[in-house]
Amino acid sequence: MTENSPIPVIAIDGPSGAGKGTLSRLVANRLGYHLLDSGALYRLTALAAMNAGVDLDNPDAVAAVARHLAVRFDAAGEDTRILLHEQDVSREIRTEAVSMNASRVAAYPPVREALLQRQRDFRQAPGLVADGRDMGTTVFPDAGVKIFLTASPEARAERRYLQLLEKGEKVDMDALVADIRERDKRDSERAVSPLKPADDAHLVDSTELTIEQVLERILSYTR
Ligand SMILES: Nc1ncnc2c1ncn2[C@@H]1O[C@H](COP(=O)(O)OP(=O)(O)O)[C@@H](O)[C@H]1O
Ligand SMILES: Nc1ccn([C@@H]2O[C@H](COP(=O)(O)OP(=O)(O)O)[C@@H](O)[C@H]2O)c(=O)n1
Repeated sequence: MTENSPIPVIAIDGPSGAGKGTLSRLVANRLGYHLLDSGALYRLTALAAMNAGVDLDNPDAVAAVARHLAVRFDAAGEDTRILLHEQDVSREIRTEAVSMNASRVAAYPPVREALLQRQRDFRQAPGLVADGRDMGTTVFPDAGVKIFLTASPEARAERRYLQLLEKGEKVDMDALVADIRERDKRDSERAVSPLKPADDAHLVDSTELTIEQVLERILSYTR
C-alpha cells in the first residue's frame, strides 16, 4: 500500500505475549526508527483513572483522563522509562490489575478517540515502529509494512510466566492463562478497533521461532 505521509511506519499488531514489544524495539533499533508502545497509553489511562478514583465503568470520565494524560517516554539505554506526572510508573503499569483495567477501558470508543492523535504524533522522521492491536487497521492504515504477530495461547502464557518470574514477581500460571484468554476475547470482540489482522498484513506465527528468527522475518518484509 502506498503511504500518504512520507514518513514510513512499520505496524506490529497481535495478542498479548506474541512478542510485539520485544520485536518492535529490536526493529526500531536496527532501523534507527522511533517506537510507539500504544499499549502503554491504554495502561497509563487505566492507572491514572484508578489513581484519581475515576469510575472505570464511565467511558466519558475515563476518556477525559486519557485526553489529559501527562505522560513522557524517556529513553534510558535499553529501556524506556515511562513517566506519569513525572513519576516513574514503568513497573506499575505492567501489574495484572492495570493490565486488566487497560483492556477494559480500551473497549470504550471515546477513550480510543482521545488517544488517536497522540499516537499519530509519534510518526516522526526517519520512521516509526508502532506496537499494538490496531496500528495497521485504524491508527496507521497507510503503514507501508504491517505485521500481525501471533503465537499459541500456551506459548504466550509461558513467555509471560518467565518474564514475570525474571522480574521477581509472584505468578500463578493458571491465573495467567485465564487472564490472557479473557484479554484476547475482549480485545477481539470489542466493537471498535478489534484485534484482527489488516487485510494487507503479513501473518507471522512465532510459536516455533526464536526472537532472532522473528526479527529476520520482519526485516525481510521491510527490504
Ligand atoms: N519468539 C520468541 N520466543 C521466545 N520468547 C519470546 C519470543 N518472542 C518474545 N518472547 C518473550 O516473550 C515475552 C513477551 O514478549 P513481549 O514482547 O512483551 O510481548 P507482547 O508485547 O506481544 O505482549 C518476553 O519475555 C519476550 O522476551
Ligand atoms: N493499540 C492498542 C494497544 C493496546 N490495547 C489494549 O491495551 C492493553 C495493554 O496492551 P499491551 O500491548 O501493553 O499489552 P501486552 O500485549 O503487552 O499484554 C491490551 O490488552 C489491549 O486491550 C489496545 O486496545 N489497542
